[in-house]
Amino acid sequence: MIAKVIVDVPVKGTNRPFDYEVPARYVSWVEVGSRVAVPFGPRVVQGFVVDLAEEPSEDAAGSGSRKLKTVDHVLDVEPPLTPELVELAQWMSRTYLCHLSVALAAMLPAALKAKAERRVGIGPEALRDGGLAEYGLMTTEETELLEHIRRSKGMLPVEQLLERFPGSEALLRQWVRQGILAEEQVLKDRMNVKKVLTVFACLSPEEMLLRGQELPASAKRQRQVLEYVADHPDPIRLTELTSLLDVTAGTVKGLADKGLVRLEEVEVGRDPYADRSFKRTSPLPLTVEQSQVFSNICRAVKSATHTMFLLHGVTGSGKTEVYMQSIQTCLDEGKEAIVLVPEISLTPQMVERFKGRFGADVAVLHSRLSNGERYDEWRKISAGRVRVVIGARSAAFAPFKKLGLVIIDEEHESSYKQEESPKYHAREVAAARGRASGASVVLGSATPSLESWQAAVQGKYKLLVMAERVEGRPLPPVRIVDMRQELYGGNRSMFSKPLFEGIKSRLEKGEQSVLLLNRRGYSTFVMCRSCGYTAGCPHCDISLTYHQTSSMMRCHYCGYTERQPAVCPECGSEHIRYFGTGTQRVEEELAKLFPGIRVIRMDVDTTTEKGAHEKLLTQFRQKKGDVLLGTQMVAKGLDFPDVTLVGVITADTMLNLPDFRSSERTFQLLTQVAGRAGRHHLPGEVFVQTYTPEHYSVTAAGGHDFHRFAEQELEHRVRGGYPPFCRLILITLSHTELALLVKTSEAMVNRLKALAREEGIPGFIEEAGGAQKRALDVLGPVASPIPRIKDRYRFQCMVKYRGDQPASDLVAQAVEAFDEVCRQTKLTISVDVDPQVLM
Ligand SMILES: Nc1ncnc2c1ncn2[C@@H]1O[C@H](COP(=O)(O)OP(=O)(O)OP(=O)(O)O)[C@@H](O)[C@H]1O
Ligand SMILES: [Zn+2]
Ligand SMILES: [Zn+2]
Repeated sequence: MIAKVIVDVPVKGTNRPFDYEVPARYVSWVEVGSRVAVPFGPRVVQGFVVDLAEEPSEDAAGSGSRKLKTVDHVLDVEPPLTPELVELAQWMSRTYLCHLSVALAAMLPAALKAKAERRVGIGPEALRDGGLAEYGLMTTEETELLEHIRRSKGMLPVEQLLERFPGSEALLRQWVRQGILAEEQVLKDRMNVKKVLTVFACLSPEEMLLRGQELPASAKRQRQVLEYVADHPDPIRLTELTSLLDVTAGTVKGLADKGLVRLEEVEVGRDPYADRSFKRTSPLPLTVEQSQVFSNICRAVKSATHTMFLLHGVTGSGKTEVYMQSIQTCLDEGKEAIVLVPEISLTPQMVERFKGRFGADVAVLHSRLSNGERYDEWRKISAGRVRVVIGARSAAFAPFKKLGLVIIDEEHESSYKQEESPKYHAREVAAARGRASGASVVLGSATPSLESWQAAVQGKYKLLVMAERVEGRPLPPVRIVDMRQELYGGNRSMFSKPLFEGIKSRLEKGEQSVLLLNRRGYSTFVMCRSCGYTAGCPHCDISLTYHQTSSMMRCHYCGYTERQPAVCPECGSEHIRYFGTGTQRVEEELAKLFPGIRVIRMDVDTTTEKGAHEKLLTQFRQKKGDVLLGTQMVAKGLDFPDVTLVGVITADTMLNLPDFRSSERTFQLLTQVAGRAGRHHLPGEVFVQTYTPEHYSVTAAGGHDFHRFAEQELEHRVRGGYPPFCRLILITLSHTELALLVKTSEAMVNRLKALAREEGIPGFIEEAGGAQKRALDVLGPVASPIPRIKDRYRFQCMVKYRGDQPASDLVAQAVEAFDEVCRQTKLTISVDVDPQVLM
């Protein structure tokens, strides 16, 4: 049998399967989706089986005159990937122009990345009579090392030997060459399943007691153990048993040697939620709107017809309840379900709601898990021990075999797009899985992305609507406060009069407030007040970020670090300093305005530690804070009954970013954060402070009016020729030499245009005509918004294309044409299909 293997070595020339002979002993074991160790050049590497065949293909590597190489060993008992996922990886590789091995590896937890381990043992020369003598006398150290290897009888990991005999690397190498040592390479996973020694009873309790009495009087301890095990026949961990009875492990091993008990390594899961119990909840009776949505989803799930639903439900309309009941239907059909939520809203509250409904049937995958925990959660899915998974983006790859439903909550979130290769969008991945498996996909949001909205308008997605909050609770009234007026009125504080009064009255009533500072860490740089100089990275065109704990300035892109200057390097002024993050300054001002106020601040500074995010939210829920103050993090998915005020300090900071999605992001953020107020019995109120109160993203958010926003924004997008009316592929080139970079970037654009013309892309017009009329347009090259990172200049070009005909193939061809240039000059080209960030 021949296995077609994608080797996990993502370099040029390996983006295709290689043929390997499967040895007879593995024939029944190797399947599509198996992970195998295969020889590749001088090394043994990890690979994925993507196909099986009887005969090697004609052009296969190693076929013809050369002998086929053989699969070295199989890495897992069960294949970690399913044939469906292998297919999906192929689709990803084509769609997002990434290496197939990168797509395959992205589907597995990091723990399943095997790495080669070198081992040595005694070789033929050392065994030959007088063999060693020929190599002359050895020093004591050398003799000791060789003795150590000889005594261990098997193969020893080189790494382990070097720990014990530091500096012997060269010697080991020499001995391997001389045949004194034999060498082998094996692939080992970085992470192993956690196993503990467990004691099992081998005989019936009666027999055990009998045998206990036969033991000599001196074996008092052993008898004690036997009696205990006879009384408690369930398997028990060795450590637990020894500490319980205060005996040594040796005592128990003695019994095992006599065949009375059995010691075995048993796999234990690292369950991050093991010490938590979740209150079980039952389905709520649905509202009229909820049940309409629910029955639509059920119909698709029951008939296993793949449907893409867009659920537009206002904040607090009870989308989560609909998700859960739909999932229940899916489980009742014997199928499995995936729930995707943005990383940031994968809060304990969200987990609790699903664990509370589905109990041990739920696995949770998020980035705050350790590699080991993540691996164990993943194994629960892979082994079919759970039927629901809730997780961030990568949970879209959960290795379910009977997928029935995928839910994507807050589908508009840009974090569903992965920024590094493979640069996939979870929404598209879910759709592709749905097409392959018949599963339906529900995209839920109070503020759908315009891409999804347009798809619903065109009938590609089925639109479901929930326009009311449950139990007729009103959406909170939003008051837009013009900060220019405040300034004219003499108020220089960052709090307007109405917001100040609002917070004050909440403090008096013992209710809670959420305050949002709409900023993405732009204010953490060091600036000179006299001349405006800001400290920038010498290797990247970006400001350095100030870190308060160490008073160092650091570059986020390359890690360059320097101390904060005492005087301005430009003008010599001493007024150069760090002016505090936005949130810190808001916190200080709050303390000044409301003495004794308890502020819980949630931003990058306060949430770096593991579990910090969770801790702060719990504190807030337990009412240990009057105000929850933070960045974007406070806007998503929180549901606190006593929050009756939401304040946005400055609504428009994002509007000025050079990104065609900036209005959309502003509208989404304002609407989402406004939705945190008055979700339960107490009515809520929202204040949005802004310098551009007339902007439609602000006014539409003020009226909770998605439709008005969408209408206006779509008009802008049509005129500008932006998604959803076209699709984009961003190609970024980078090199240390500007001249070469510019030249190559221009050549790239020309190449793309030529290819489009050659392929006769319908209606491709090079120069004339409006953008909308063109089926494919190549823009650029221009310098990237961040023009230099790590001393490499960056240029970008953009392919805009219309219609359903994907342009990926064309871009792939163009990029391939530059393979040789890239190899020779170390120029890099990266491609981002459907980019979310245009940096
Ligand atoms: N049918 C129902 N009857 C009573 N209460 C309900 C019902 N459905 C949902 N709820 C409650 O309404 C509140 C809001 O629901 P939920 O959090 O699911 O809204 P959502 O649409 O997901 O909101 P958001 O988009 O703001 O996160 C929750 O406290 C939930 O328990
Ligand atoms: Zn200065
Ligand atoms: Zn830098």
